[in-house]
Amino acid sequence: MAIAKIAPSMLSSDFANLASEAERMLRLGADWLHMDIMGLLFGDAEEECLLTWHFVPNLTIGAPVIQSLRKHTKAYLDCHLMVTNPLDYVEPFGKAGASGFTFHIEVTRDNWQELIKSIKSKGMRPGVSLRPGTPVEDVFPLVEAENPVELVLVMTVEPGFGGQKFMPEMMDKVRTLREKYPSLDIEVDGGLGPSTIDAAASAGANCIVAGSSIFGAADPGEVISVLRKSVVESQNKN
Ligand SMILES: O=C(CO)[C@H](O)[C@H](O)COP(=O)(O)O
Repeated sequence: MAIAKIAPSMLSSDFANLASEAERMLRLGADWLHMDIMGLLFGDAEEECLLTWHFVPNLTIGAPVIQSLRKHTKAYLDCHLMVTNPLDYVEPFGKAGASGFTFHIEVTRDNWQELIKSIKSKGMRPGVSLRPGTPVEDVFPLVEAENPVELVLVMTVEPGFGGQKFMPEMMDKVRTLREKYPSLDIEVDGGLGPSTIDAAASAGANCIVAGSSIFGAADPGEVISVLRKSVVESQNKN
């Protein structure tokens, strides 16, 4: 069975106090720390993303920040790279101390095999993510490969910003993945919190990324525990 992992999205933390925010989340029960690595610009259309050499309309953090944070924590740093050229970042993120390296299928159609190999060679766990408009079938070959990804991240908002509305229609992708791959780590990201977790957990997600619902709560530890309880209870039912 895939183990429940609750991963606060550090995108919603106070970046000026990243180390203490990380320590606070771990103390409150977080399993992983989710790090959103965003390149520049945008484009709904994949062609536009490639032409402009950017992936989402925001800029966040890079390998130097991961390296700094690594000096303060031994935690699993679950890095989600929203960039158009992930291969360029494998070496720097490996050196910086990233634990997981999740790239996007939309920009790696031609080189995912090389990418997975390279991620593993740097001691990181490879994952693949898909935007809401990308069919789930696109990631099957990466899970079934001889050298496979170990996590699939189903985006439940259009990547780029925290605080957006959860897209319940993405749960069909999660259900399909869970039926096909019983022990795969299936992660969901975007709009997760106490009011949406049951949908994700019952569909079969076991890794839960949540930013604003945790950092914006009066009692973030209680939110972490509600998220975990929902995943564990759903798993026990099945
Ligand atoms: O990847 C992301 C945005 O691209 C964030 O991790 C995600 O949106 C989490 O934030 P929130 O829980 O506030 O929706």
